[in-house]
This record gives sequence, structure tokens and C-alpha cells, in this order.
Amino acid sequence: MDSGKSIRNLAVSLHSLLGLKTHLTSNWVKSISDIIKTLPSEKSVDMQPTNSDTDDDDDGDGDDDSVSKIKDELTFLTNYINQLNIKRRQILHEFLDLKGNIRVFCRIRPITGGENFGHLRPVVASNSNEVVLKLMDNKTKSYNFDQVFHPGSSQDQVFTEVEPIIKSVIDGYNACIFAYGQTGTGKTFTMEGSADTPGIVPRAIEALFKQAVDCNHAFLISFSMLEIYMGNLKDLLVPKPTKVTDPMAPCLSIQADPKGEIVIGNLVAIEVNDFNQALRLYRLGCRLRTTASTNSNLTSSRSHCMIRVAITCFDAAERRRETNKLWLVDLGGSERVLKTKASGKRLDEGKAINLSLSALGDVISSLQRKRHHIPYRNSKLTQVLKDSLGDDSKTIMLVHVSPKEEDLCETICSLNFATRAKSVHLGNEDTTVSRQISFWCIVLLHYLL
Ligand SMILES: Nc1ncnc2c1ncn2[C@@H]1O[C@H](COP(=O)(O)OP(=O)(O)OP(=O)(O)O)[C@@H](O)[C@H]1O
Repeated sequence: MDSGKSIRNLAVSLHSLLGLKTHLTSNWVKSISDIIKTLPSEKSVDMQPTNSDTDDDDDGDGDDDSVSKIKDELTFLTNYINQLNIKRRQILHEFLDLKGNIRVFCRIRPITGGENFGHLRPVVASNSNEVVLKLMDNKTKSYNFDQVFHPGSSQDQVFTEVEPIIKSVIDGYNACIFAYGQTGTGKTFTMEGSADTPGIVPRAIEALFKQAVDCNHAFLISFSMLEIYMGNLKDLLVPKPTKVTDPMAPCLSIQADPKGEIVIGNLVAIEVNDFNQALRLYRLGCRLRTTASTNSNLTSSRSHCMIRVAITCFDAAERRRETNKLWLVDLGGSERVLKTKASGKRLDEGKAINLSLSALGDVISSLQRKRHHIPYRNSKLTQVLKDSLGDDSKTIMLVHVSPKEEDLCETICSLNFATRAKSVHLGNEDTTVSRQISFWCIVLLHYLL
């Protein structure tokens, strides 16, 4: 057989496959590179005798072996590419679904130990998109969301629905995932989780690192964590001073850079090389969060906790930005001050949380109505999230509700808030960028299907 020609052709095939490398793993590329390294150079191939008269039988067998090895590898790679294409198609579908929209999920907290079942008229999730509230006189009220997680839903199920947004982050979009809801309804459980059942934050960071490796570009990832407590920003990676002589942490400030990207002055951003480094920082930050016991929750978060993962990539022209960010936000719980009977500091904290949540509602409502003026400036929360809530960003809101009848008023408020958010259309269809995206989506679909 003409082994020289075969080897040359294989090398060409391998090189052309490398042209598709954008979505291939680094292992894939490494194995390709290793194969190519083992190929004889074109010159040496040309010089090899091609007829069977050669008296060096060992060399011939060696070539045959390496050709069949490469063929096997090619078959494997072709199958692998096919699998990737299926995945890519799925992602594309989700991308189109996500494009220009805020997605709203609802999670219903399960009844936890010690709660009275007796006179419950529970909130019911009738299917995966609808929440039905049972009201007086056999009346019901239903709400539709992109996804509804009933009380038995696992952290895994929640994350599976959230995960596609991580791909958008790798593609260069700013993204924001936030947990909203009445105090004690499970926001921290969803975002942080526990050691056995990790929540969205650890899972999202892990997925981000994995996808960054898989997409075969060099990324620089940095981690920051802050809380907004009583209207002030506090860096959660800077320990509180314990002695009077300890230096005070510098104040954090919110500015916009010339491109309109939000910059938080003095916020510590630590470069992390792997998931475990990021997780250690996250745990450190969680310990510094302001929590307190309230009538509704033994460890109530008294602030908005915000995790920012910034991703920079210098060598990927197809990304939308060089640096973009993923915000993971555990909002403070909305509460009816009369009901919680909070007083003193707890009352002030509750009021500050309610004020900023209402500012968030106003921003969302203005986005929904496509107003020219969006009142981002009315709270620190909306100022910080300004470039991750508007056009050209991806948002997931997880609204949390209680299953208890006594919380029905708060549940209705939360579901109304979430319903308003659901109809926000964040994309501006007329922008050139949007048109280009649509064009490339069509081209890609054509290519993939
Ligand atoms: N899906 C769930 N499965 C099991 N336990 C849950 C779930 N959701 C919430 N819980 C439990 O309910 C309690 C209150 O939850 P959590 O502290 O997460 O509420 P929260 O909304 O963050 O409250 P706050 O706004 O006051 O901080 C916790 O003990 C938590 O473990």
C-alpha cells in the first residue's frame, strides 16, 4: 500500500480537523498534536520506497501499525466530533431560547422539620411550568414560569436548568443569577447549599472552570465577593478589623468605565486557577456574611450577598468581550416588618433590604416597558448590576416561595414580582450585533442540521 500518501493525507485531515477546534477539549488537541508529532515528515515520507520490493520489512510493518493506529484515532475523533455537534446543537437551542430574555424560575420550599402541617393550604406546583395557589372558597390562582421546582426538587435538578447560562458567560456575555423571595424560603439553600448538597454558586464555578478548559482557550478567572448591608458595600474577602489598630478596609465605590462596564473601586479580585481555590475563597466570604436570627429564620441573611466571577480571555476573537462577569446573588429576604415584628437594628436591616428590592423591581419594570430612563441609580444593588441586567446580558431569577398558608400574602407578592420580571425582553432586536447574532445562528443551524 502507498503508506506515504496515506500518512500525508491523514496529516492533512488532522490539520483540517484542528480547524474546528473552537469547541474541542485541550485533551483532544493534545492527542492530535501527539499524533502529528509521530508522523514522519513529508520529506522523509517522500523518500520512503513505495513498492513492495523494499528489503526492509520491519519498517513497512511499523508504517502499517501507525497508519491503523491513526485510523482508529480518527474514527474515535470523528465520533467525538459528532457527539460535540449534538451537544452544540442543544446549546444553540438553549442559546436562542436565552437570547434577549430574562428567565424566571420558581422554587417552592419543602415543609421542614418542626413545621405544622395541620392547617396548611399549600402552594401547589401543578406541573413543571405552573404554580397554582389554593385560595379561599375553592378558588385558585396560577402563575407560569420558565421552570417550576416543586418542594421535592433536588439541587441537581435546579442546576441542570441554570447551567446553560454558564456557556453564555464563556461566550463573553455578562450574566446574573439571583435568588429572590421572602425571608426563610430557601434562597441561601439554593445558592450556597450545604456540603452534601451544594448549591448553584459552587456548581456554577465548577462548571465555569470545566467549560473554560473544554473550550480550548486560555482564560484568566478572578473571584470577588461582597455584600450590600444597609445600603453600603462591604468586601467579603477582607476580614473585619478585630483591633482598633487594624487598618480599615478601603471603601468600595461604583463607577462606570468608558465602555459603560461597571467597575467596583477597591474590590478585591483574586485570580483563581482552579475550582478549589475559588471554593476556598467562597467559604471564607460566606463566613464573613452578616446573618442574624429573626422570627422567620434562625440564620437570616441581613444583606444581599454578591459573588462576582470575572473571566478574561485574550485570544478568542469570537468572544463578545475580553473580560466579562458572572454575578451570583443571594438577595436579602423580603419581609413584612409588621409580621416579623422586627425592631431596632433588625428593623433597619429589613427596611434597607425592602428598599433595594423595590428599586430592583422598578429597574425590571422599566426594562419591561422599554423606558428610556432605567432607574439604576436608586440603589447600590441596581448600580452594581447595571451592566448585567440590561441589554446584552443573560439573567436568571429564581423566585422562592413558602408552602405555608400563613405566608400566602408574601407568596403572592413574590410571584407578582417574578411575573413582572418574566415579561422583560432584554434584547434590542434592532442592534447590528443582534442582527449579526441572528445571521450566524441561521448559518450555524444550517451547518449543524
Ligand atoms: N429546598 C430545600 N430543601 C431542604 N431544606 C430547605 C430547602 N429550602 C430551604 N430549606 C431550609 O429552610 C431554612 C431556611 O432557608 P434559607 O436560610 O436558605 O432561607 P433564605 O430565603 O435564604 O432566608 P433569609 O432571606 O432569611 O436569609 C434552612 O434551614 C434551609 O436549610
